[in-house]
Amino acid sequence: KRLSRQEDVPRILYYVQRSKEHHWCCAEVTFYCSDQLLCNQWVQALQRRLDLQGVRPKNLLVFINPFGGKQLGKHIYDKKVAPLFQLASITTEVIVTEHANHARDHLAEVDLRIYDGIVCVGGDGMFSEVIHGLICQTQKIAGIDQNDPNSKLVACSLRIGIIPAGSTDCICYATVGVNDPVTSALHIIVGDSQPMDVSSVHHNNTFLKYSVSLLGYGFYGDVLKDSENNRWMGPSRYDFSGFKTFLSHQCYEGTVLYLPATETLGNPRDESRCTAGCYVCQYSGKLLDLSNNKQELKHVEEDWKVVKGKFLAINAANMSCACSKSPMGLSPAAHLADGTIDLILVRKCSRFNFLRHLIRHTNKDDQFDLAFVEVYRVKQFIFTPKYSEEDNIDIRDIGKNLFGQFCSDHPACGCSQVNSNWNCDGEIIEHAAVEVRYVLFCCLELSG
Ligand SMILES: Nc1ncnc2c1ncn2[C@@H]1O[C@H](COP(=O)(O)OP(=O)(O)OP(=O)(O)O)[C@@H](O)[C@H]1O
Ligand SMILES: CCCCCCCCCCCCC/C=C/[C@@H](O)[C@H](CO)NC(=O)CCCCC
Ligand SMILES: [Ca+2]
Repeated sequence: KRLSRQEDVPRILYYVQRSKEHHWCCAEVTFYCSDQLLCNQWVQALQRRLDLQGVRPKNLLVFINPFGGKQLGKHIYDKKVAPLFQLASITTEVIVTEHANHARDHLAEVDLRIYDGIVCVGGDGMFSEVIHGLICQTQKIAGIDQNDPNSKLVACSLRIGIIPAGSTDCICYATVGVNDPVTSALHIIVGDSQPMDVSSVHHNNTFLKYSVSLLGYGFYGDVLKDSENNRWMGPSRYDFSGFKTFLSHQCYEGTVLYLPATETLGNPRDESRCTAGCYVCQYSGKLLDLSNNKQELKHVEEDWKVVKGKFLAINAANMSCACSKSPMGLSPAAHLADGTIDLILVRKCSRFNFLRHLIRHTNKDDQFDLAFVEVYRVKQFIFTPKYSEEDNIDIRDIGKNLFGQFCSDHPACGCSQVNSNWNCDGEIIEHAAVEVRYVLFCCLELSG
């Protein structure tokens, strides 16, 4: 770099610069050179070096949810992301979604071979749509029956990037460390990647959904159900419904069967955290490859553990589920790609104790260090509600029929179901009885 002279041609080199706490920004340096030939040689040499890297995407399919979060998805993409993609010579096909499941249905059918990756501008629900479209198309082509819980799924070859524009953005937060659109766009441009665990959810041998972040029954299921009626509030719908659900203090009875993850490294109570190049994930990845190539490990009945009771919440975290409300997440030591799920059981307790548990998500105190909370690292679990789904009738009838009085677990609060529903990455699953298992590492994420 030298000082400009009138006749020198300026050339700007853009580069990624780390700024505060996981944030990345785009910085630039201007070069001046009076020798045109030399200048072009430099530009071509740099271009060749970039092309050699191979991991940088050249053509992306972008979905924008204009209604996610604060409804700023389109604005965020146009103002902050598209100019960066243009600078990086990335071509894009942009689809602004017109209805829910638009992205999922498009991805399930479209020829994906021309793209180097998919980008979704939105929240966890949009990411969920994209993985469903990709995984479903991949299994269809491979002739895999997704309804069979024992099917070995085929991994998708395309990577997915998230530009955060949702309400929770926990997948972005847990992978990148922050929900900043510019940081995510830069991770996508340089071709960063991060594998992620995906779990499948079945009900009576019928496939329901895949989950990447949280599967929550009870508290998080009820918060989501209530919040769907208040979408117009934007992200604050979760605060409003969270408060209402906390006051209702409903607990739900049932049986959890789980298969502990004994072969993998790590424990949900570990002090260490999953970060880039995580040793636990690498070790577990190799182990899973081995068990896939060899004969499937057969689990005998004694391997399964049983927990029965009344629960305020049953949470299955594939990853930490860190977000702005809970910077460490629901399960701070969970791993992004270790093939396991952290199963958190919050038993019936007083409102005060449940509040203590919730508040610990927001600070550094241990939310598992409470007598009514249990946490297990599992490969698979099955939840069976006490009352079958056909019986999911008004609690007042059960109260009258079974006990001749109202059930003490369900105070007259207007919310009268004996069963909750599952919150699957922010989407509602109406069934209470589910069978959940780790199924595959998701298509590498661009913004890892
Ligand atoms: N054009 C659209 N109109 C209505 N709904 C849409 C549209 N496009 C996508 N959706 C749906 O909107 C839902 C929510 O989207 P998204 O996840 O982007 O935002 P959010 O729910 O506010 O954020 P988060 O999931 O992080 O809490 C998703 O279930 C998605 O299927
Ligand atoms: C007195 C203070 C108590 C504060 C308690 C805060 C506890 C926050 C834990 C947050 C855990 C988020 C888990 C992520 C779930 C996402 O897959 C899902 C889709 O985006 N979001 C929600 O369901 C939204 C869930 C929102 C819950 C409030
Ligand atoms: Ca995991």
